[in-house]
Amino acid sequence: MYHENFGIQIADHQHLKIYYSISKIRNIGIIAHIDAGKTTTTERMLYYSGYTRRIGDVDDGTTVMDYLKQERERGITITSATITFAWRNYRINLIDTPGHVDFTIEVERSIRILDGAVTILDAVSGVEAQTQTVWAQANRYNVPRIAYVNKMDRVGARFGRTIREMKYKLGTTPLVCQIPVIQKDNRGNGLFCGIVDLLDMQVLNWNKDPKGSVVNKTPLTDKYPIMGLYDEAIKGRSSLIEALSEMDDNMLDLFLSAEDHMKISVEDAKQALRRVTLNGKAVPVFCGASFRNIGVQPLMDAIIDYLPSPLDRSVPIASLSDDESVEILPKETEKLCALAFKVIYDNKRGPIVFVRVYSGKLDNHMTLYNTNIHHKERVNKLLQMYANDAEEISSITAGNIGVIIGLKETRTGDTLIQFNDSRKSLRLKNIDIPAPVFFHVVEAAGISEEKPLEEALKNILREDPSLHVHVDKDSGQTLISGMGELHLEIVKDRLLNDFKVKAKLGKMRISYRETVIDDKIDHTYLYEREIMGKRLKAQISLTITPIHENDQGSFNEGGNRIILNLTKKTIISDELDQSINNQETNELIKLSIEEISNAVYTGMISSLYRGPILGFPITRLSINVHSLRLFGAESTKTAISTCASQALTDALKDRNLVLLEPLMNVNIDVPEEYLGVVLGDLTGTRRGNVLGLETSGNLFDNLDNNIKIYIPPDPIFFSSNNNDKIINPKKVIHAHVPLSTMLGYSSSLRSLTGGTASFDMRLSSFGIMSDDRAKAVIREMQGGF
Ligand SMILES: Nc1nc2c(ncn2[C@@H]2O[C@H](COP(=O)(O)OP(=O)(O)OP(=O)(O)O)[C@@H](O)[C@H]2O)c(=O)[nH]1
Repeated sequence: MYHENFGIQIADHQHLKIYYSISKIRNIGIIAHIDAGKTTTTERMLYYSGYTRRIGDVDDGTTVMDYLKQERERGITITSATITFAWRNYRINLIDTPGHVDFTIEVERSIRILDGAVTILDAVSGVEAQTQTVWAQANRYNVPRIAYVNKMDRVGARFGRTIREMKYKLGTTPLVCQIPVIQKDNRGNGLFCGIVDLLDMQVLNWNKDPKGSVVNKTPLTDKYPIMGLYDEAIKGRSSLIEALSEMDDNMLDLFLSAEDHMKISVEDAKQALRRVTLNGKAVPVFCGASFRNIGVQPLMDAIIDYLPSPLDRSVPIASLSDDESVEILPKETEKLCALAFKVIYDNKRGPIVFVRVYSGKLDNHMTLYNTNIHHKERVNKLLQMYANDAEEISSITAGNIGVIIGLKETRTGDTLIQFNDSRKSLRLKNIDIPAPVFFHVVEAAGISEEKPLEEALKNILREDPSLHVHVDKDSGQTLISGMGELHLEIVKDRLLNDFKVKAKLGKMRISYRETVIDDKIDHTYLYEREIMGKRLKAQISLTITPIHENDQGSFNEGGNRIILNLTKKTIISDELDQSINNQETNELIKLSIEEISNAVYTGMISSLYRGPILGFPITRLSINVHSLRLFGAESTKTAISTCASQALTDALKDRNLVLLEPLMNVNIDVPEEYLGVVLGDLTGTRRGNVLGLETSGNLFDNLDNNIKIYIPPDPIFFSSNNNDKIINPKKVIHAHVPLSTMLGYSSSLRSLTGGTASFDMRLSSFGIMSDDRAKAVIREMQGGF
């Protein structure tokens, strides 16, 4: 079949139609620093597995994986496209994840549904700031990993140094399973030309076919023409077996009886390596140059050999209520439980919902129940996705990933069960989404465009829960807020070009926050109004206290804590004398406690969206509603909700209000010679507060003798062409910096350091602004949004 969009030929998927038992499934993600080579490596995997008949090229924009238009234009991966292919009779469901700092939530969303991951590192730049962030995310979800050191063909590639950095910067135990074969070319430069597999002691090269389809294997002996290679490989294998013996009792027994590292069989070594990888004790490391078609097939073998099947993972726990949970067993015979981990709006097919089925079997045309929004949904079609190509299937079984067409309301992150299942509140754990820090005003170009804009925004929100859309009730303006500059730029592009909505977007601005710093505010508010001949009345009493910056407790919307102490006792009906017993009082209140609480909560939230200073969201308030007075039929849900909203606004009037600004946790990897200039810039106009400085260059003296890891030497001649900035160890700066001074930082850092530094940033907290800063922001905002 010829793929019209990208000129990519798609092979038949017949081999994937076979039934794969759950132990033969690998749900795998590729996580890495931007530009490490995820897409290039994936394209090779698809080619070698027979899925494509041509290798896609990132630089030409012909890759299967980066199928969204923006991705192809920008050459970066922004959406986790999933793709299924077979290798050695195993089914690999591969999820591509973005590498840009603006998409960390997207990464996290994919990581939670993975069983294992391949971390791709760039052999020249080693472990960078972003790799550390993604690594920490994978740690949070206990995802077993293997590592692939790519770009071994580049000048300045350092396999050994990258292994060291894995140990010290990522805090892991890297186990070297391959060493690179490097030959001197006639100009004395190092040429990466193959790999030694330390398990079976074979030399692998890819010389027979320019596309690298054929892997040549020759046994490594002491006669091998590259001096020292055999001895180095013996050293590598021995160290690997020793390290495995330290971590795995089974291997220790084998080693003690064999008494020779070289006598341990490949199969025994593989099994031990699998065990230590699955329990997170170590990370097997491989190397290659995907762009030169070197090293990809052994990496695919490693995915099968060392990464877990759904059966090898700990069973996910879903909650039924605040204090009741159930185990979701990975069995087809169990009741259905699936997670919608991604929703994409497709112009032709409508919303497509990617699901991971954790237990049971999801059949075509099944009626489902979405337990997050309490909505009945119907499956119209089930698909297996091959990047942008899809095939209809009849069911998705436990452990597998697939796509549902026909769901009307389901959003990214929702749990789906079968409609007739009684566990209507069953929910798989959702991820924590940080507060949005940028926003745009969006306006339809005319009245006729309002509906399409609303529809498009609704679909974009279903795709991406880290976006917020809010209509400001005073100005009537629609505000879209998100996590980063690029994040919102992509949304804008999607709105205008994919959804073809005619809309105007205002300047991108920072989303500041507002709060009060008074110790305690006690307030009672009576709401009384006549609307269209109908009287509305309710009264609320609340206490507001500020939440301290270091408070680690749980929060509701926007970093606030809303405590509703509404019971039969605290809800007072004004129609009765309070001495009458509660049973009778409650009968006079026509609404249930739950309906009343919801109305109060909704009212509070709407008021928290817009602070009194500049209309920014209010944060860091603990609001305790301790009583509510109702007035019979006049106290409708609307009356209660409006009363709650106005009570809060009224309570904050004329108080000690302050503006807060987003403070970012920034990590910068910078070569020592640029340290001064980067620090000067950071602490000067950017108002950064440096928290610490690490010397990653001390790696060479720092080896901890307790854990013996093997670090292959980096050949000296391999760097003859190299410049110092690559060899010099880097420093890592940790700082707190206001977001407002970090706009466009990537390009400033690039020009300050000649492109040798990298950085990563995440929201740390919202900090109180100085009076001068606050005045400047107020002046800037006076022109309106
Ligand atoms: N020399 C060399 N270049 C490579 C290799 N692998 C990838 N590249 C190049 O590195 C650049 C980035 O590769 P990608 O595959 O787009 O990297 P990525 O990690 O998918 O990047 P994002 O999607 O932006 O996160 C491209 O220009 C590739 O051609 C390699 O093995 N050797």
